[in-house]
Parts: sequence; C-alpha cells; structure tokens
Amino acid sequence: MTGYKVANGNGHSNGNGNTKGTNGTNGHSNGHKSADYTAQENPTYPYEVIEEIADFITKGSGMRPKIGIICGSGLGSLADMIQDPKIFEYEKIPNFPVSTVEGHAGRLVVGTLEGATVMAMQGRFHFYEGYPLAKCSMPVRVMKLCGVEYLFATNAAGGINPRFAVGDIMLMHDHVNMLGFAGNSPLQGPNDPRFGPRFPALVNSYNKDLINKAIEIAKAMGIESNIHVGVYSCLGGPNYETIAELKALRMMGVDAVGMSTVHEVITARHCDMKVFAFSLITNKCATEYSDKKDDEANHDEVMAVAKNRQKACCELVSRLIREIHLASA
Ligand SMILES: O=P(O)(O)O[C@H]1O[C@H](CO)[C@@H](O)[C@H]1O
Ligand SMILES: Nc1nc2[nH]cnc2c(=O)[nH]1
Repeated sequence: MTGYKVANGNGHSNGNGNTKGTNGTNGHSNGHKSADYTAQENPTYPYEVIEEIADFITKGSGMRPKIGIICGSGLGSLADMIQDPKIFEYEKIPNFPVSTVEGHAGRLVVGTLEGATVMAMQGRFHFYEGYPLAKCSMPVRVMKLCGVEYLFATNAAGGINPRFAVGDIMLMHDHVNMLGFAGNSPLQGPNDPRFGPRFPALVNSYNKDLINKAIEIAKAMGIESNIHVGVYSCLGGPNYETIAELKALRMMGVDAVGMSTVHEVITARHCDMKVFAFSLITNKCATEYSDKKDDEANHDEVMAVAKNRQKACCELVSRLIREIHLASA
C-alpha cells in the first residue's frame, strides 16, 4: 500500500508498508404490491421502488442530501450531530427493512452537518438478521437516488492486526469479501444499468483523497497514533470467529473483521459513489487459544467501546464532511 502518510495498518511483508421482525414487508402502499421484492428468494428491488423510497425521503425532508452516513454498532451518535434533523423511522418508510440489532436505532436522519446536506442511517442491516445482501445494502441505492455522492460507512470491528489497540480507528483502504468468496453479492440478480454496470471494477473503491484528508485531520486532532490504514473483511456472522478463522484471515492480509460494510461499499461503487469507510476497533481478536472468558468477543464490549470513542469518531467525521463541503462550495 503506498501513498498514505501513516504506516499501513496491515504490517505484512509486502513492503507496502428486542426483535422487531425481519421480513421487512411492512405493508406500506407503494403501487408495486404484485412483486415481493423484499422476500429472501427475490431480493432485487426494482429501480422504481428505490425511486419511490427516495422520493418519500426527499419530499418529506425537503432536501437532496449530498453525503450519506451509515452508523456502525454503537456509533449512532454520528447521526445525533445532524442539525435541523428530519427523522424517518424505518418502520414508516415504504418498503424499508427494520433494524433488529442492539445499538442500531432504526431511523434515517436527514439534515445538515458542517454546512453539508447529509442523510444518516442510524442502524444498518446485516446478513445475519436474515436479510439478503441486496436488501442489506438497498438503502445505499436510496441514498444515490436522493442525490448522495459520498458514502461514509462506519463499523465496529475486531482488530486482527496485532498492532491495533482497542479504541483505535482503522481507515479502510481495501476489503476481502468473504461472502463474495462464497458466491454471494448484493449485485446478484438482474442488473439495472441505471444503477451501474453488470461487472463493476472494485480496485480503488476507497477514495484515497478522503483517506489522506482523514489522516491530516487525525493529526490535527492529536490522535494520529490511534489511526491505521488497513484491510477489513466481512463475515456472515452472527457468531464471532474461531481462532483458526482469525489466523486464516490474518494470513490473507486482513487487519480488522466485522459483519457489515463490504456489501454497502460494493453497492455504492456500483453506482459510482465516492466511499470513505472506517472501523472502530472495539476488541482485539485472539489468535492464540485461551480459556479466559475476557479474551472472547462480545457485543456488550463492542457497544461500550463504541460509546467511549464516539467523540473522536464524531469529530473525525464532522471535520471530513466540513472539508468536503468547503471544497465544493
Ligand atoms: O458492523 P457493525 O454494524 O458496526 O456491527 C458489528 O458489531 C456487531 C457484533 O458485535 C456486528 O453487527 C458487527 O458487524
Ligand atoms: N466478525 C466480527 N465482528 C465484530 N464486530 C465487532 N467486533 C467483531 C469481531 O471481533 N468479529
């Protein structure tokens, strides 16, 4: 990995340095009732349905947001920064899934942040909730049709790179798509060229300028030593990994592991959004066998670390949005 001003997070020798129900068929009138595009076996949402959802948001908020934010587990406070918020509960958005995971409130917040128009998902959808990947990342297409040009995707993740400490932030510069290895993709099914090409390229998915700007901001914030640049991998979950799996991921060059984000990024790149993504390292992944309960990942710890580090994450995001806004003004 070259071109970044902090050491590459991966440290490898390449020299490059309350269950709410999950079927999501919320019974709203949408004019497309003949097809159940929210069902597992038919996950492709027609363009017109996405367009209807986007219209619902833009008309309801009176805004066409430019920046989309997806809040990771325990990072809902990113959306609490938004000024003059218009709030849309997922349950009230036509054809929208609902959040079922603790730490994911389940609402869309539209407003302004640092002068920029933004929309934030306070709660994302995960494969392990029973949603197909196309459904998990459907809101990214909604963002696109609302006018969003930049996707900020955040997540809580386990640190596999031994140099990472709990509370550190890893700026994603690449990913290993384990669900893709297994033949699953949010882009499966018929391709609608109004979103993007059948065979999108994914090299350079993570915008280098935004990574470099984020590093500068981290320096200005005095948290440079807590910032890394690295590779994220998404597994299906909901179980955390075995030691053997973590060792295998490490050998593959993965620095942090979670259960989200990758399918959102694929969907965003397919429709040509600029992507910035980071992982808050909420736990260190053990790569040696141990009987200690403390060495096991658990969601309470994930949430607690996210709460502790929300201030730094919020500042990083808001300052970066400010730069994007100033650069385009
Ligand atoms: O990726 P986010 O949504 O931040 O959440 C991460 O934290 C949860 C596990 O603790 C999983 O959902 C994992 O993906
Ligand atoms: N898969 C996975 N997801 C996480 N989310 C937060 N921590 C972890 C982890 O250790 N593994």
